Amino acid sequence: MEKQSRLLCSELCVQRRLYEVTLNCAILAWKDIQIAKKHTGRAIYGAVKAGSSCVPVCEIIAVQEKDDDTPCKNTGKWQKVPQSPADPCQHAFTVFYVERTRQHCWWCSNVTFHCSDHSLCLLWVQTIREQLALLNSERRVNYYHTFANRPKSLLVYINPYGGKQRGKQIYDHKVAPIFSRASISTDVIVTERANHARDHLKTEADLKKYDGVVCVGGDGMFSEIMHGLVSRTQQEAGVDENSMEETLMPCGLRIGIIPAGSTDCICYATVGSNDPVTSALHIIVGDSQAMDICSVHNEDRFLRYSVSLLGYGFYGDVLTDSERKRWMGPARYDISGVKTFLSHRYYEGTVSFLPAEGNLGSPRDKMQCRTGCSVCRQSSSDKLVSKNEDSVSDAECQDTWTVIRGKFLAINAASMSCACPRSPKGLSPSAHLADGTTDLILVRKCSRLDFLRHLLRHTNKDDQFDHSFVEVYRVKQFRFSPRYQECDSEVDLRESGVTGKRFLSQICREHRACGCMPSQSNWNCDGEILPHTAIQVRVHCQLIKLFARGIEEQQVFEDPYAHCAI
Ligand SMILES: CCCCCCCCCCCCC/C=C/[C@@H](O)[C@H](CO)NC(=O)CCCCCCCCCCCCCCC
Ligand SMILES: Nc1ncnc2c1ncn2[C@@H]1O[C@H](COP(=O)(O)OP(=O)(O)OP(=O)(O)O)[C@@H](O)[C@H]1O
Ligand SMILES: [Ca+2]
Repeated sequence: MEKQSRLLCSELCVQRRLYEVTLNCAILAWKDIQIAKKHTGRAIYGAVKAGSSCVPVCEIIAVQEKDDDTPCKNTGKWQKVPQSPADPCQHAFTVFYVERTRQHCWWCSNVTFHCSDHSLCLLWVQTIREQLALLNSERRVNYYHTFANRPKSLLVYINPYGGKQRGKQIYDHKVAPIFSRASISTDVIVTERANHARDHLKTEADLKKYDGVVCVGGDGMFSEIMHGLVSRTQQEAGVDENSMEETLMPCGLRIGIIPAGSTDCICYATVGSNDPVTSALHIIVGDSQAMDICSVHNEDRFLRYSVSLLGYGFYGDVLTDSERKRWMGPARYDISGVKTFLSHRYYEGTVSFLPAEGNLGSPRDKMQCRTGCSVCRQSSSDKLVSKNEDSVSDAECQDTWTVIRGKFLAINAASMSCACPRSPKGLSPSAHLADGTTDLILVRKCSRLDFLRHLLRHTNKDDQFDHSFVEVYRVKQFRFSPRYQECDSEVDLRESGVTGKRFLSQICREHRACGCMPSQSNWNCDGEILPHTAIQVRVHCQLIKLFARGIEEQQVFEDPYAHCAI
């Protein structure tokens, strides 16, 4: 006789093959899993037995009672548990929960429980709802990361033109249904022009009504929303964004990204995939992932914030050339990439930077920033400490600045790995999301063949820094000034939005002396072009938070929830 065990109402049994499980007066065969209620707290999890899985309450999306008259349709899946004499299907409830699939993707799975006793069925539904409500009432930290509250109301901005121009469809068909199932209320704004979202966030939006902001679009759209939120927060905190020395105020609201762009590298590096449903589920379960932000100034004038890539030279020229090809969608980058590669331009200038001290790891330590990253956690505790001590402002200890002059094919500052479909490991595979530093990659002038080798290594396992012409440093601040200072004609040309061919021919006309080799590239700041080339950059540690948890380790646990020490 199989060992039987009485199930308390707060225990739940779930079968992996999702066939209907019949609750026969709440007694289930022991060999199915038990999700034992641990005396340590709210999460309900248990040991995994072969052929079944368990679901922690923090990954249950919703529970819905099935109205009684729905026939217990034979779902074509075989019934494993023998039918009890009374019709076992009179009452039923369905549990919707997160199911992990390939490469960090999640999808919303569900299982229906049938029960002959109506009151028991109601008790289950009520108990599960109580457990879900408890998730928001207490601050819970598990082994990996601090859970935060589940959002109940969200402000959603949709960019209808980003990526393949499918933002609206993606949201309506894939995301909205899950949000409503999780009873999240949303205010949706479809943007009518560039910077519509940023301006609305900066001025009109009543942020007290919402638990978070959702960006449906690509990196550029995220950048808009991040600018709106950060500027609004500084404005309300009375912090002047133009002064580089001031410490910025962290933003309270979390940002969720529903990927609908061309590169989507921010979503890719914080969730591990660019799948809209996966991102929606991370928003619903209330994940929270801190992120560094770089502020970019030009002579005490604030220019922009950056979270992923600040690229001069190659990536700047790729972006400049691709701007005129927006109609091509994501492919524009590859076309411009080949064209820029073939023109093989280098730029002269001076880079100076303040190296990151302490045990913040190094860009070549092969360590990858994952969920619960120890380096990022260390930085957040250091941040608290330095806030208390009167930290010597970095600019004062001038002596530790390093200065490098030279001819560069590319100068890239990666504040995160910049992993994306084009480059699965990213520009700097060991960069951290929330360590308060950015990885400064200097690619000096070299042959086309060498540069091609360097680029190719972004797409395979080889170390793209292992070249004589490549140097990489982990820094907290850096500056760049081009050798040939831009004269005001260049500046006002740039500011009047003249870029590309016309810009260069204009310059060449005025500077007979120079060859037709342009002396200036543009800075690519998260996919937007900066109006100046001489810039000062400073990293602000963990200034914003995303509805994400970083990239989860892929290991297969014997017991997936043994580590959640609540
Ligand atoms: C031969 C294959 C070489 C493959 C090289 C792969 C390196 C790709 C590295 C991608 C780095 C993406 C950084 C993301 C920055 C985002 O914040 C930003 C906004 O979305 N995206 C871009 O600026 C958009 C930047 C997109 C840059 C695309 C560069 C494409 C390079 C193609 C070069 C081909 C050369 C081969 C010639 C025979
Ligand atoms: N309604 C709109 N009309 C025109 N442009 C818009 C609108 N809404 C947003 N934008 C702008 O479109 C730009 C690109 O949007 P988005 O980043 O979503 O797509 P993408 O550039 O193709 O993706 P990625 O940035 O990942 O490469 C953003 O900089 C954003 O400011
Ligand atoms: Ca970083």
